[in-house]
Amino acid sequence: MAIIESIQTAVCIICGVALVLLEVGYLITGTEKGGKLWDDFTNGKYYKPWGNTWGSLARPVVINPSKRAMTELSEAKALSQRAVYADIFGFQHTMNGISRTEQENNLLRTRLYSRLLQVRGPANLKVIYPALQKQLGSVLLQQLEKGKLKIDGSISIRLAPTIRTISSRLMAQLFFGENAAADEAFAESLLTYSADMVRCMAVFQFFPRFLTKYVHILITRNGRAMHFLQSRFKKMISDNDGDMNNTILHDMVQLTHEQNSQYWTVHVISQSLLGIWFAASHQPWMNLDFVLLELAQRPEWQVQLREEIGDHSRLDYQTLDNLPYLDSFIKETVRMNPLDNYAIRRKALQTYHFANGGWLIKTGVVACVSAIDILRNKEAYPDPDEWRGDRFVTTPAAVQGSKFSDVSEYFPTWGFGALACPGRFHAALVMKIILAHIVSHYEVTLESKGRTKFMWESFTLPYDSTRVSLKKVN
Ligand code: HEM
Repeated sequence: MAIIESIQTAVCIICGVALVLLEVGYLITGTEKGGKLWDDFTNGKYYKPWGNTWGSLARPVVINPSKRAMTELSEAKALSQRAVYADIFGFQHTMNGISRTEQENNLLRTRLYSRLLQVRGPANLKVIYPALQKQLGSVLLQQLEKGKLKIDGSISIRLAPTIRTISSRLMAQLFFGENAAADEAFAESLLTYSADMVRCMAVFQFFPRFLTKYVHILITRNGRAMHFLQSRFKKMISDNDGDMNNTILHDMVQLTHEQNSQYWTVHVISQSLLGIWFAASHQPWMNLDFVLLELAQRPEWQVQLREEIGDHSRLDYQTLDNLPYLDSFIKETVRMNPLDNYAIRRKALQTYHFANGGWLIKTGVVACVSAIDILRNKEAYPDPDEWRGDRFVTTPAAVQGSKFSDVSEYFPTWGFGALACPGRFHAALVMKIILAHIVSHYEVTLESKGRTKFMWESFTLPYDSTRVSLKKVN
């Protein structure tokens, strides 16, 4: 035992020193000049010495994805969704002291999130849409100014950072309103906070729990972005002025007042906002990155989508949301490129036996379904390994006519049952509005040769260094 502890301590010290060196390397070289190790670090690819059997991400139990089992997996009280994410992201550090007792209030939160995002969301999206279009035009131009102008007049950009920034700005507008989203320091902290969370997720895995507090301090510069955001959120919650009408923050304040529960203090509201912000900020841009990569390699689809969109200046919210080929293109790309090989991850808070003598999930073990198996199911998806952009419009199968934002047993991207992602309408809008704008105004070409994404754990993530060029459509 003592030997194992000494080895772990030694490895921790080595990793700690490595992190410090990497941090120094960052300051000296900047992100683009470092060596291979540095490239992997900045692209989010980390060494994971303890494999799948050590730490919080122990190998999960994969259950058979019938509709009934998926509902049970999603909703059984003994199986916790938040415990999974608390482990992966180290919530007690990254959510500024969120505690175990928070779990008792899960139902309160889930109900509120559902009303906030699924019930009120779509109506707000319709109202904010014109301002979002305007903001998108100017943020995209700002980003293109940072690209490299080429001889043929096209502009070369690094896809992931560009899409991450644009998507974050639009999402910030939906959350906090136009003025806040345009505030550089605030916008930068929103980006940094999400990046910090992802780094912590990766690095926490090769440190024992008692050291994660210090690792968090090191990686996040003592939670600088998190603390900055929380104090801004608190001020915005108290001010809650007219500029924020129809935003998530505005509705959150209103709904928590209506619930009239002692639970919703300003601190808890701001902490919840951090959580929703993180949920909202990383997946849309990563999925959109894959969609644009697919688009960049399919000029014929660029023409088809441009034709479907028609006059972009007249594109309203309703029309955008109901373009069948654009929706199908996104959904098919997400089907073929799931960010996570697993879905509906739940951690057993106590030993749980599925109904009808099904799986036994011991306390502390994670159960889930295989997203890959579901998304490549031959019945729902004939020729499942083939990418077909029009699959959801034309292929006769159970999924024909289904939309990207639909929750279904054939599409676990949003989860399933009562806990399925309540923010999917916001995600779909942000992805569609950016895709429609880019394809209407630019021809997109993939410049980088070789890998554009990498696997880490069960996750597939985009490389930061992949470049595409955008050339104005005649
Ligand atoms: C493509 C983008 C997105 C994907 C793929 C996605 C997917 C998911 C998934 C799989 C879950 C967990 C479901 C479960 O475990 O059963 C989830 C939860 C959640 N998502 Fe999303 N999400 C996306 C974007 C968003 C956005 C934009 C928002 C907010 C505007 C959001 C808000 C949330 C919240 C609040 C939860 C937790 C719900 C709860 O705790 O009850 N998500 N999302």
